Parts: sequence; structure tokens; C-alpha cells
Amino acid sequence: MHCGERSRPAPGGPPVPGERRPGGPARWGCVEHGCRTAGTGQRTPNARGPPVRPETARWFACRTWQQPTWSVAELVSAKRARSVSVVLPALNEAATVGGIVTAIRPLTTSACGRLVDEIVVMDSGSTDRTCAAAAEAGARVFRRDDVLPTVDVRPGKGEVLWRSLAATTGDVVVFIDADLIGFEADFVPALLGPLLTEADPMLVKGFYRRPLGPDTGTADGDGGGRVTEILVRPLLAQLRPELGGVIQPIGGEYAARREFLASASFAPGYGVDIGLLLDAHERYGLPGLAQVNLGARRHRNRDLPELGVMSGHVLSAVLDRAGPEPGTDGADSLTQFVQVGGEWLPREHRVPRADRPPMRALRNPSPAGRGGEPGWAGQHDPATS
Ligand SMILES: O=c1ccn([C@@H]2O[C@H](COP(=O)(O)OP(=O)(O)O[C@H]3O[C@H](CO)[C@@H](O)[C@H](O)[C@H]3O)[C@@H](O)[C@H]2O)c(=O)[nH]1
Ligand SMILES: O=C(O)[C@H](O)COP(=O)(O)O
Repeated sequence: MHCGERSRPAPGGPPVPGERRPGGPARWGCVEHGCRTAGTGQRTPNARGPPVRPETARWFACRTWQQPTWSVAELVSAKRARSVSVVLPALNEAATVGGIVTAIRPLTTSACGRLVDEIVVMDSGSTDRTCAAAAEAGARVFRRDDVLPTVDVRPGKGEVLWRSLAATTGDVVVFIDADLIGFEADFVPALLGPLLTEADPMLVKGFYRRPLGPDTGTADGDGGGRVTEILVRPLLAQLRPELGGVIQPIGGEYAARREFLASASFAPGYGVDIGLLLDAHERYGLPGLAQVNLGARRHRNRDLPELGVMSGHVLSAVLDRAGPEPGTDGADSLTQFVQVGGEWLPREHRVPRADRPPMRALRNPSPAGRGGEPGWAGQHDPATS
């Protein structure tokens, strides 16, 4: 991506001249019937179903960038003295992690200035060439116990996102999954746009088309986001309906200010992403959230049992934060059934429940990181930020 190049071709046509926000305000409408209500939340004559909550419709209208068009040069200028870290959590992603790092690297050196200050891959216990591939592509690579070496290591994605705060220094942190296929670097400027150019947003979620399996380039190529559609959207509709306008509530591509991340607790495993969304909403309300269109996203699709386990993590994080009785004891295991030699047998999974505390609240950080480096593996000390 070059300095003057826009972050993403505008889906649905060019931006309307004179509109204040890049790509213009989004409209909340009834897709099925082609009805359009410009963020008023009012029911239009042809729309069936209940009217959307007015505050959600208003938020959607002014905090959704359907056509992000910030150039790298514009964002470098808006960034001023702030720094940006890009973090990739990775567990056995040797096939894809190097390509993603390679795609992002030009943003660390572009002629119009440095948009990204560091690219960090947080390894989550890989047994393949993930670390080597990431390092060869130019990322700084940390294994889980390289940072906070005296803190016991827990499994899962939430753990490495939490530890990444101790390994990085950016005022703004961008998270990108390491299993993305056909990744293009313009995800990064698009996610940074609202944080660098607007005052309110604290957390910016990406949204996209989600082809399941091979992308045919048509609507038939969609169908991904199964946990999102079957579990998360209905759950939020019941427990946090104000978030009904968030298009990809559990997507792994998002950016946030360190100020928020360092003061938030991190849910374990796959609960981390929805946990951060709920916590940002709880703390800052809808004005603290924004979302940007990233076009399309393909990744390694997991199978149904894996998605069942993921759903357990997500459900636990949501109930802990927004459930009728947060933190109900006993809901810590999930039983699935597999057929072995003609017999149906139960397979138990533990659903992790304990959040990591806000990084800022962590006391007595280790005096030395691995290899005798001072402090948090020689990095930023979030306890004092
Ligand atoms: O123990 C783990 C598991 C996963 N990952 C990494 O986390 C990212 C996302 O994991 P993945 O298993 O690919 O999740 P998805 O199937 O893509 O699930 C979606 O939904 C999850 C639940 O919200 C989010 O965590 C994901 O980011 C989001 O893409 C990938 O880079 C993984 O390598 C780890 O670092 N450690
Ligand atoms: O985000 C989700 O809903 C899950 O990661 C499943 O995604 P997929 O259906 O695209 O594999």
C-alpha cells in the first residue's frame, strides 16, 4: 500500500463529496425489503418486524464506516506523537503468519512516515514453524512465557492477547488473527482510522463478508461466521440489545486504545474478544465503539466440535458480564459426543472461567524478563502506564 493509496476500495460506490466522515454515514435499513431509514430507528411503511432501538440506529449511522478511505499519509499525519502496535496471536499458524507479517511490514517504513511502529507475534504454544516463519518475515516474536515470566501460563487466545500488552508499547493496539488467507494490509489503516481521526472511539471492530470455504466471489461464497450468527447475535439481542448494530461482534480484527486495554480484564480463551466489546460498551457506551468495513475475510474454518468449544468460551464471557446472574458457579464444562467404533461417547471440555485482571492492576512485575532483560521482557511496563 502506498502513501496516498486509500485503505480499501469503497464497496457500494464512491464516497459522497462533502460528507464529513470517510465514506459517509451508514444507514440502518431493511435489507430484505430495500427499505432505508437514515439512522432514525423509525419503522418505514414496508418494513416488517420491530423497529430497531433508536440509540443503536443512531450509533450505526454515525459510527459505521461502510467505505473507509483514509490514506496512509492522512493517518500518519493524524497519528501525531502516538505509537501503534500490531499484534498477531498465533497457535500453529505457520502456513499464514509469515504472509500477514510481510503484508503489514511496508506500513512500518512507508515514504510518508511510519504508521505501524511494531509488529508482534504472540505465540500461544505452537509446535510448528509459526515462530520461525513470523521472525523470518520481520515480526518480533514472543512466546507466552517470554513476557511476565513469573506469571503461570494459561492456555488460549485471551492469555496471549493479555500478555501482548506487556510485550508492546503502542498507544493504540491492532489485533489481527494469524490464520487469515489472502490478507491485505489495508485492514490496518482502516481499523486505525476512527481511533486516529476521532476523539470518542476506544474500540474499533472490523466487519466483512465471510466466505465459508472457497470464495466464489458471489453471495453464495458467504455463510461463514457460524458462531456469530447462531450464538452471539441472538445472545446479544437478549442480554445487550444496544449492541445489535455491531456487525462482527466476535471477529478477531479490531483496534483499541491502550488506555482501555490496560484497564480491562481479559476473559480466557475465545471469550476475550466479546469480553472486550462488552466491557468497552459498559464503560464508554456506544460512543466508545466504532466499526469499519474491511471488505472480505477468509480464514481457516474450524469444524463443528471446535466451534462448540469456542461457543462455550464466548457464552461464559457474555454471561459473566451481562448474564442475569453473572458468574454462576458450576457452568465450567461442556460435553460433546463422538462416535467411536459405533458407540457414542462423551467428550468433556473444560470451559475456562477466570479472567486475567487488568494489566494495570498487576502488582510486583518480575524484575527481569527472560534472558536477564529488565522488566517485562525489556518492554513497556503496563503497571506504570
Ligand atoms: O489457543 C489459542 C487459540 C487461537 N489462537 C489464535 O487466535 C486466532 C483466532 O483463532 P481461531 O481459532 O482461528 O478463531 P476463529 O475460528 O477465527 O474464531 C473467531 O471467533 C473467535 C471467538 O470470538 C475469535 O477469538 C477469533 O478471533 C475469531 O476469528 C488465530 O490467530 C489463532 O492462531 C491462539 O493464539 N491461541
Ligand atoms: O466467528 C465465528 O462465528 C466463528 O469463528 C466461525 O467462523 P466460520 O463459520 O467463518 O468458520
